[in-house]
Amino acid sequence: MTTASASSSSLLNKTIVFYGAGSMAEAIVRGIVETGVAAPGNVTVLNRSNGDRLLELQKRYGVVPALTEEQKNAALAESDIVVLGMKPKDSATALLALKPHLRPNQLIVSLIAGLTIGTIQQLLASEQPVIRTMPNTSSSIGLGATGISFSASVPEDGRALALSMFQAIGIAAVVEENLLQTVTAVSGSGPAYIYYMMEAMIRSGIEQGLSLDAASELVVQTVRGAAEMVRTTGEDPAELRRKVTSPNGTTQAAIETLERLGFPEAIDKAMLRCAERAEEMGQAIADEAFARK
Ligand SMILES: NC(=O)C1=CN([C@@H]2O[C@H](COP(=O)(O)OP(=O)(O)OC[C@H]3O[C@@H](n4cnc5c(N)ncnc54)[C@H](O)[C@@H]3O)[C@@H](O)[C@H]2O)C=CC1
Ligand SMILES: O=C(O)[C@@H]1CCC=N1
Repeated sequence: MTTASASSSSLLNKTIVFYGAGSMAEAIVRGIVETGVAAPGNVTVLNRSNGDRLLELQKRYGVVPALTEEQKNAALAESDIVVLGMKPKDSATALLALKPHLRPNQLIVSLIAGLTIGTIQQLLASEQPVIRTMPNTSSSIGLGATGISFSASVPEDGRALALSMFQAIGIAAVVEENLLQTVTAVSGSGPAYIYYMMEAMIRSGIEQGLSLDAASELVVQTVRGAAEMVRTTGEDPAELRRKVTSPNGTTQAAIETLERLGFPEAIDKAMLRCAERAEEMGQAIADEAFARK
């Protein structure tokens, strides 16, 4: 596994279409436009039906909305890179609709949880170069964590382009495709676990008497500080935890309570279930692809 955070300007000359312009697509659009890695005039966004949403994205980032069927089909046929940003349940239909417009050397970048490179190629009936990724929404502020796998048909410069896209908005780890379910469990869905914990901490702070503002500010700064401590000191989280935990003190009392209530097991089970769910979702699309052959 390799990680990096350098950026490259080679995406600047490329045209990119976001096929499905929801929250994950917006996180990436914002990241690549605001870092200047992609030229907004080269980025087209399209949706199944919500034109207002596309106009909003145009206003926010200067990207190009494809509003009519002609504009959508032209963007899909002409763009160097097609980013699949629809929900898994919509992906088989969307890929079958894309198939007649594609040229052999267009790069497909999938953001879709569970959907395998094999199923994408099966639905497109071609060895199209496919970059399967698992990003996260922190990409919108340049702090994304993305797992990436390539089909054998992705050329060297296609790999470099995809890496430059995701490295511009955070870090990117190249992994074997079968590990992308695990990346989903770690970093794709991961922000939600942290938000969930923050919600619980804020709630408890309020129940113990803090105002909403004070509880929120203290929790946000605590999470931010803890992540930065791990990142900047290079110390193991377990070691940093030990430094907070005085013998027989307050932290020990809290951690013992979390352990007694099964916190580590709950995280482990949640992450296993997350990876399993990604697998199930991928299988459902594969079954649909098989049925629609
Ligand atoms: N939201 C997240 O944190 C993450 C999401 N993902 C993946 O990103 C994908 C998108 O997720 P979200 O952005 O959260 O969903 P979303 O619901 O916000 O956006 C999906 C968009 O796709 C559009 N769409 C659906 N079918 C279409 C079609 N046939 N043609 C054109 N557009 C179509 C919808 O109109 C919608 O705007 C999913 O496959 C998800 O697995 C991956 C990592 C993280
Ligand atoms: O919940 C989901 O299915 C998507 C994939 C990873 C994060 N959100």
